[in-house]
Amino acid sequence: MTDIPAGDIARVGVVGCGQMGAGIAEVCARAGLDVKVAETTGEALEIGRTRLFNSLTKAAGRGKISADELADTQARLSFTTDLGEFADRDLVIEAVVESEQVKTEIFQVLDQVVTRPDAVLASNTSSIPLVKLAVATSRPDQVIGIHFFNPAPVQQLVELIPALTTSEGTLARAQAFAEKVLGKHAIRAQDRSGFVVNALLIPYLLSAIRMFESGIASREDIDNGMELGCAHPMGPLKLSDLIGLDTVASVASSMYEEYKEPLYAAPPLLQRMVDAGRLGRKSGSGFYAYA
Ligand SMILES: CC(=O)CC(=O)SCCNC(=O)CCNC(=O)[C@H](O)C(C)(C)COP(=O)(O)OP(=O)(O)OC[C@H]1O[C@@H](n2cnc3c(N)ncnc32)[C@H](O)[C@@H]1OP(=O)(O)O
Ligand SMILES: NC(=O)C1=CN([C@@H]2O[C@H](COP(=O)(O)OP(=O)(O)OC[C@H]3O[C@@H](n4cnc5c(N)ncnc54)[C@H](OP(=O)(O)O)[C@@H]3O)[C@@H](O)[C@H]2O)C=CC1
Repeated sequence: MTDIPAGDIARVGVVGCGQMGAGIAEVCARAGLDVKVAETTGEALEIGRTRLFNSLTKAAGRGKISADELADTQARLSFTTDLGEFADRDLVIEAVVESEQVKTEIFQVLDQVVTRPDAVLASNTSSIPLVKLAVATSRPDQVIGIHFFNPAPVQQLVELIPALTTSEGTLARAQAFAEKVLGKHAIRAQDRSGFVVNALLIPYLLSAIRMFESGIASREDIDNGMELGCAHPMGPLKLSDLIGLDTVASVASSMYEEYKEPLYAAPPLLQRMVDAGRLGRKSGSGFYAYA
């Protein structure tokens, strides 16, 4: 693959400032990039900005960045509710809710507003086929999956997912961005729902939920089993709560739609918890309660 200098991406836009959007914006700003973050409403923007700035302040408190770096990083971040302000972005990373319809609409808007002819339009989707987002734009060769892991400032991995339409040049620029600019480890996957990591992880999380639902073991014993028996940093029910049960359910649904394999079918308990608003850490309760 051609070695394209990473320096050609200086201005980044992030759509959505939930847990992943905020984390991705933090990683990009800490890497020295000019980052603009968009949310749908002023209220959501304020919540997202607070989440991001709290994380940066925590990083400074733990000595990961100096006081000067904290101030510089904050100064590189700007916030808007108007995607029209993304006109000059070299790269936009979409990180909104895991819904094909919502993401498609956002890609259609980005296609209209981003004026740089060589801009890369990326999605952080966990499971939605990239080609569907690519063909919603007039530049399907410039659309790619750049998939970060939660928490984005901590996890080293990024998956790169070119759609059938994505050009080699776009893939090369995304790879240079992930590795050289952000210092992440990039792996590549074909555009199949779940890519590499979620194709392996989601059936495991769903199995744990089925095991809990069937009463084979308590939630603590399931989680302790994998933490203490296999040295996982978190057991599967805690991890599902971290990801967000709505996201786990949506990812499972995309994967089931793609493969029609029972191992991707969401257990009834998962959907009931989502319907009840028990989404995990972000809503204050899931398999566990959070203060
Ligand atoms: C669904 C998808 O599409 C794909 C996915 O992302 S799947 C989910 C992938 N993620 C995982 O599997 C997470 C597994 N869990 C872990 O890695 C760890 O439990 C964890 C990093 C979340 C927390 O680690 P921990 O040791 O229990 O807690 P803690 O001591 O507070 O944190 C460890 C470090 O991470 C940092 N950290 C934790 N959460 C953080 C966050 N949200 N943002 C930034 N930094 C964070 C802490 O500051 C700490 O850093 P130092 O050691 O340098 O001080
Ligand atoms: N959670 C995880 O562990 C990981 C998630 N991902 C992927 O990242 C993406 C975001 O997930 P995550 O950050 O966890 O989710 P969150 O629920 O934390 O955030 C979702 C974001 O989407 C926005 N949003 C919701 N509905 C709409 C809409 N109709 N139009 C525009 N924006 C909307 C929300 O804004 P508002 O607050 O205004 O509703 C919020 O900013 C998903 O595609 C997910 O699959 C990828 C890797 C890991």
